[in-house]
Amino acid sequence: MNILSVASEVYPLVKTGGLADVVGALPAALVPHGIRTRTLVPGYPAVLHKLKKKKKVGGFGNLFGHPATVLSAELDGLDLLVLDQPALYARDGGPYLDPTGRDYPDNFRRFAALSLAAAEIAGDNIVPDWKPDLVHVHDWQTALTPVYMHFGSASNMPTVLTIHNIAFQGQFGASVFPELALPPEAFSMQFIEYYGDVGFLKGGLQTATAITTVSPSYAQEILTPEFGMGLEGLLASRVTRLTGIVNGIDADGWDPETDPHIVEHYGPATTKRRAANRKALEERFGLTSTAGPIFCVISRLTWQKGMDLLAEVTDDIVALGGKLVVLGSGDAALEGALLAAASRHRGHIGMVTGYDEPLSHLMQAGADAIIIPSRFEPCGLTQLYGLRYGCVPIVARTGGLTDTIIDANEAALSAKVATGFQFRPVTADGLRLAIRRAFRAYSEPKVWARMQNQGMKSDVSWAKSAERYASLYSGLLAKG
Ligand SMILES: Nc1ncnc2c1ncn2[C@@H]1O[C@H](COP(=O)(O)OP(=O)(O)O[C@H]2O[C@H](CO)[C@@H](O)[C@H](O)[C@H]2O)[C@@H](O)[C@H]1O
Repeated sequence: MNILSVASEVYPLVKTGGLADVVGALPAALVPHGIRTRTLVPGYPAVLHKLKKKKKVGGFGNLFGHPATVLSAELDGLDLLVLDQPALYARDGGPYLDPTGRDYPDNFRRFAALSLAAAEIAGDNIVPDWKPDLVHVHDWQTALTPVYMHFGSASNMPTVLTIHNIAFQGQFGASVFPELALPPEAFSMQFIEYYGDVGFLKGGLQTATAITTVSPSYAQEILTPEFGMGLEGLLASRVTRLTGIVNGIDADGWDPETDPHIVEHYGPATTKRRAANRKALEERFGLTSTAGPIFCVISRLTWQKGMDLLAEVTDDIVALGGKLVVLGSGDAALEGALLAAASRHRGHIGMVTGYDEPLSHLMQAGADAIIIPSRFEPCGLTQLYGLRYGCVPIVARTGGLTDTIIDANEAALSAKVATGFQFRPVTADGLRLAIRRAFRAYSEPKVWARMQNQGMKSDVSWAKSAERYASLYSGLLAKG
């Protein structure tokens, strides 16, 4: 089976968040099921720069007013197609934001072009000698693909749309519609019209053959007004098409026995060796070498991620004898609050602002626990990395965090299956209580070691979830 996967980011080429990890890791996990994936991404400068050997395989004379080339390349086992269109993607800044942190004003065009290119590749002979059996798209940036396919020549090919975060919907003013190269009837409730605006994700959810999201709990939650962000009604009408498949992780890239970014390797039977990573972490963040637990946070600094709640409990962590290391960037006010905590508690709280992949590995290997106080979390990956690295997760009970962490309640502790701490309500007090529970468990080395060990033994690989995607794909193809 051949799949065309379409996304606005893919690890290791370009990553702003968990979407890239998933798009980068799933193809390899599908290979044992006889599924070959080609992944189409935009030709941002970083992508073109990192791909040394690339071959022109096709092109468009005029895609939204500009010529575009389709390149093919391979990297770390990924079979890539790159939409090289300098007018839209050759920019300073990130995939979505200019260097000053503002959305590019033509993002609607940039991602409509990606979606239209995908639809054309699916339907026409843009890439010679290759045609997918199914198209799998991710998030709003590629959600117009099934809409273009519906009105184009690949209207019978099945499509899957995965929601990684329903908060980002790609909503634009109606004035962009004439520029989207869609027939007038597409601007209707059945397609992309959304409260008088154009909704990219909305259009995709209406037209994709199947909809997935990245955990079973989030699949339930987005059917409610609290989490559906206005799309709960539409999703309810398509509920038979909706499934939740929890993310896995790239178990080779995240393996404490081989990780090149950590100071000392270890496994479930040798967690004592984590001590060397702890020491390196203390040095890196300028922490004093005291005995209590080290908590870490690796996150976008946003309201979604509950970073304001974290800022409220920093003094408590230090008062209880713990330390905290934070890696992240995002909201300036949250960044300021956490930096202020670090300067209040020099030697006990350390913060690195920005994005640093290698440091994130060392943090998982050296800290004792990772705090994830998200208000909503479709799946979450950092708790899965935490499990694999013996960095015990303390998580809000929401979305994929609910599905992947077993709370250390009395029953789970006595059955020896606990892997972390969950809390609800998602408030500063809720988080405070969970942190106190973690301190108590940490003070009993046997209990803590068992939780670490149990986490490290959990299957967080892609194996099971890839099987679920494979059977979803097969089911769609069998239906014809
Ligand atoms: N400053 C920093 N430096 C280095 N690395 C950093 C970093 N900040 C974050 N990261 C890394 O970025 C990734 C973030 O993953 P999350 O699962 O938290 O996803 P995110 O909210 O971006 O994505 C959405 O998509 C994913 C994938 O489906 C869902 O798991 C999630 O719930 C949903 O919100 C992790 O690999 C993390 O280690």
